[in-house]
Amino acid sequence: MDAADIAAGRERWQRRYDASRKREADFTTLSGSPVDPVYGPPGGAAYPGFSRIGWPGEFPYTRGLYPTGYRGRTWTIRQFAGFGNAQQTNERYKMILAAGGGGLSVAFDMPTLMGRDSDEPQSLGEVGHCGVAIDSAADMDVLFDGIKLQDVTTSMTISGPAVPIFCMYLVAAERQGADLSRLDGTLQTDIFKEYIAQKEWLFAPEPHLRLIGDLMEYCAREIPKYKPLSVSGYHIREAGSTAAQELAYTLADGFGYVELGLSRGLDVNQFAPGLSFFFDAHIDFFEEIAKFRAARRIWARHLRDDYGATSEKALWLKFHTQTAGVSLTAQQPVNNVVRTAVEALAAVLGGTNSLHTNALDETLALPTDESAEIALRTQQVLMEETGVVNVADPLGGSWYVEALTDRIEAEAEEIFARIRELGSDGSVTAGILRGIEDGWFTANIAEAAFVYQQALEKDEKRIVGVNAHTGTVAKELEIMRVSHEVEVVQRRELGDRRASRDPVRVRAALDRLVSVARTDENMISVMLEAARAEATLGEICGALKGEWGIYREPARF
Ligand SMILES: C[C@H](C(=O)O)C(=O)SCCNC(=O)CCNC(=O)[C@H](O)C(C)(C)COP(=O)(O)OP(=O)(O)OC[C@H]1O[C@@H](n2cnc3c(N)ncnc32)[C@H](O)[C@@H]1OP(=O)(O)O
Repeated sequence: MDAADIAAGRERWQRRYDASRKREADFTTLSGSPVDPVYGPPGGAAYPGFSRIGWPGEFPYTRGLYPTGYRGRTWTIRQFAGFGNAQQTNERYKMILAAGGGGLSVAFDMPTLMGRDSDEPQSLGEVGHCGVAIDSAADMDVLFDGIKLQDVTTSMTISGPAVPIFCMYLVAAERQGADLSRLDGTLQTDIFKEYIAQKEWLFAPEPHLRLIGDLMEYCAREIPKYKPLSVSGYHIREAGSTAAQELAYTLADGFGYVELGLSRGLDVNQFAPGLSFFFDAHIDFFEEIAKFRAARRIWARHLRDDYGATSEKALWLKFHTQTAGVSLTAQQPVNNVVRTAVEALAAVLGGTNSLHTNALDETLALPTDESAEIALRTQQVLMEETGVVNVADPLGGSWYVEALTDRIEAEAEEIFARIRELGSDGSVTAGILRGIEDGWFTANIAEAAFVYQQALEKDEKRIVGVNAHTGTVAKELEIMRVSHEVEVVQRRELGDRRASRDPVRVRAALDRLVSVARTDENMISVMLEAARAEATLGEICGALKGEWGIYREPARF
C-alpha cells in the first residue's frame, strides 16, 4: 500500500475514533507521557501488504473491531464458575459480581452436560462436581436468584443439551419478569467440537444440527442480542491440537454454522452476529496473539467473499478467551498464576472481547474462593495497572507478529481446503461431517499431542516444575472438595419437585415435543412449554433420544 492510501486510512480511522465514545480514563504512560490510541507506519512511508493489517475498526479487522480498542470499553471479565447446587453457585456469582466481574459464565456438572437428571444411575458420584447441577427450571430460578437476568450478560457452557437448558434459562428470566427480547448472553451449543474434541453429545450430528438451526432462527427473530453459539476452539486446543489446527477447525465449524443458517433461509446479516467464538490462550505468547489477529481477518474475509455478508457486525469475529488449562501444572502450582497472567496478556494484546483466567489450583480441583479471587485480580492488574488498554493492537506492525499472523492464516487456509475436499459437495459442512465420521480431526489432534509429548519427554520443550527446575519448597495446596451431601440433597429435592408437578401437563408437553420433532416446525416454543411445566432435563433429553436415538462414536485404533 502506498503512503497516500495509508494516510487516507489513518484520517478515516481518526474521524471514526473522534466520533466514538471513550471511557473516562487516563491514557498516559506510568510516567505521564501521552500515548496515541493507535500506531501505524510513520507518516509518508509506504508499507507493502498494509491492507492486510489496516486500522482498528476497519476491514479486515486484524487490529480489532473498534476504532477505540479498549479505550471505548475494556474486555468483559467473565469468570467461568459453577459447583455444587444452584444455591452454592449463586453465592459464588454474587461474589464474582461484587469483586468486579463483568458478566456471568455458568459451568454445569457432568450429568447436566450429558442431559441427565441428578438421580439417574450414571449421575452417581458426579452431581455438582465439575459444575452446578441443574435438573429443571426451578434450579435456574435459584441459580439466578437476586441477579437480574435482563441486566447481566450470561454465558452458559453446554452443547449437547444446550437448547433445553436455554429454555430453562428463558423460563427463569420470564419468572423474574424480564423482557425476553432484551436478554443478552451466549450459549455454547457448538456440537461440532463435541464430536471433534470434547465428546459430550446426545444424538448423531443431524438432529443436533436441526435443533441448532431452530435455536439460531428463534434467537435471530426473538432475542437479537443473544448469541446462540460460541464456536469453540478451546477444547480442540486442550485436546492437544496445534494453534493453527485450533484456529482452522474452529473457523471451519463456524462456516458450518453459517451454511446451516443459510440452508434454513435465514439472512446472514441477521444471524451471523449471533455466532461468537471461544479460543484458548496458550503459553506461546506471540503465536497466540497472531492466532487471534488472524482469526478476525480470516472470518471477515470468508463471511464477505464466500457467504455474502455485508453488514459490519456480520463480519466481526467476537471471541471469549480462556487461559490454557493444560498449561497448568500440579507441580509447584503457585507458578500457575504467572502462566495465567502471561496467557491473559496474550489474549488482551490479541484483542479478546471477554476473558476467563484460570485459577492456580484448577489442575487439581475446582477453585477455592481465594484462588478464584486471585484469578479475577490477575485480569484487574492487567486492566488497571499495565497500560495495555491504552493503545489498540499495540503489536500491529511488529515484523515478528505480522509474519506469525500471516503464517498461521496460510496454515488455516490449507486446512480449510483439505476439509472442503473431504466432503462430497465442496461445502465445509459436508467436509466436517465426513471428517467426524472418519475420525480425521481426532487423529490429527492426537498426532499433534503425541508430537508435543515426545518433545517434552526429550526435553526439547520445557515446563518449569515438570521437566525443568523441579526442586521446590512448595507445600501442598488446600483444594476445594464438593461434599457428597450435595448429591443427596439434590436428588431428594428433585424427587419432591417431581411429586409436586402437574403430571398431565408434563406428559402432554413431552408428547408434544416428540410430535413436533417429527415435523419441520421450530421446536423452541414446545420445549419452552416443557420447561415451564418443570419437565426435567433428563425427561426432555430422554424423550428426544427415544425419537432420534443416541450416537456412538465408531471405534478406531
Ligand atoms: C472450558 C470450559 C468447559 O468446557 O468446561 C468452557 O467451555 S468455558 C466457556 C465459557 N464461555 C464463555 O464464557 C463465552 C463468553 N462469550 C461471550 O460473552 C460473548 O459471546 C462475547 C465473546 C461476544 C463477549 O460478549 P460481551 O457481552 O462480554 O462483550 P462484547 O464484546 O459483546 O461487548 C459488550 C458491548 O460493548 C460493546 N463494545 C465493546 N467494546 C467496545 C468499544 N471499544 N467501543 C464501543 N463499543 C464496544 C459491544 O459492541 C457490545 O455492545 P452491543 O452488544 O450493543 O454490540
